[in-house]
Amino acid sequence: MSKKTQVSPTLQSIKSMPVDFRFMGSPMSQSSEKSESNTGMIPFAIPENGNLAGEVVEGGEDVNNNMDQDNDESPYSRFNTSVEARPSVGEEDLDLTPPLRSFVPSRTESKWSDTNAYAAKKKLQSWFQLPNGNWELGKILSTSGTESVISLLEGKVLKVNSESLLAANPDILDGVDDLMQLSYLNEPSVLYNLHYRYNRDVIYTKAGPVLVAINPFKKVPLYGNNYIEAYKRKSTESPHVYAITDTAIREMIRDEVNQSIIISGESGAGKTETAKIAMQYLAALGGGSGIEYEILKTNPILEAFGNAKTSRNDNSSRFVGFLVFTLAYEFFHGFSYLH
Ligand SMILES: Nc1ncnc2c1ncn2[C@@H]1O[C@H](COP(=O)(O)OP(=O)(O)OP(=O)(O)O)[C@@H](O)[C@H]1O
Repeated sequence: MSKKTQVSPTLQSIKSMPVDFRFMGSPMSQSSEKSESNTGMIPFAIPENGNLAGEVVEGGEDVNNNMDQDNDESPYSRFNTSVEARPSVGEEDLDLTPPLRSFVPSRTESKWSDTNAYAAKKKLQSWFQLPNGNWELGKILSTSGTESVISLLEGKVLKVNSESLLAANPDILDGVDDLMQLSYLNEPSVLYNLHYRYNRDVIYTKAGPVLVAINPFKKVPLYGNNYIEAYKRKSTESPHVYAITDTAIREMIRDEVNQSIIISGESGAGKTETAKIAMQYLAALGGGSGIEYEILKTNPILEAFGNAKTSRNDNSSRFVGFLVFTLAYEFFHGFSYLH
């Protein structure tokens, strides 16, 4: 638990973000759309203040109302019960009202409940979703029947439906490179892991073959010749756009099959920047003799004519980029930019 205190264990649920959720203080703060996730690379937008959740939501006036509305759609919201601040955890102090709502688990939920029963038995840490949609880490103090008593970090003790708890991963898995390494792959665990890494300027995380990128909205020391060299020599395995690009190029050469990198995300998430980072790596792979960098330098011209300031992104691409790179064996012959 000590390690977990380095990062706030309160996480904002993606599912329960209100329709008009906005990241406070970010260039995207005027409006919002829900993130789309696809295969390939998925950039996430993060507020400048670094909050994946929690206080971001609390800043909004109608956030709680919206949360409540959205929570109705959340698969977890129906499990929530009352929250009370309690100084002691004795059984006699526990208020057993209001009654918990009954819940008939679906097939998928039954699978989770098996995990929850195990977590309860072992008194492991569990995630609990508060009525406002935030996730909080708690320790299961006792379980009887379908009810569990959990203690949250700030001393709150809650009596909740055991089915509402999602198992948390052991501290040793904090910040793993690949989300697939998590023992419990649930929404709060994924958010926690991404947040943990993001707090350390590690904005890339793998989710199996997919790379998740969190927009840092600041310079992060992850790019440049030293990094490019390290990925070329394969002396690092940290998830990175360079690694994805390197794999694409090598598999294209090995299998003689065209490769595509799909970069998906909401406006302002960092798709254009990610594409440029990939192009930078491709140019370096080509030997960096000159023409590749000349082509890269055309980007500002394209952006000058094709980009515009929007409520979500000061430099929003107003055209669809479709980059075709033509390579012959290990030599980079050039690329065309269709839009
Ligand atoms: N890897 C990064 N490092 C630092 N800043 C970044 C990074 N990625 C994105 N940003 C910041 O986020 C801003 C928005 O990114 P970008 O224009 O790439 O978003 P987008 O997803 O292409 O948006 P749109 O769909 O509106 O064109 C950039 O102008 C930059 O300030």
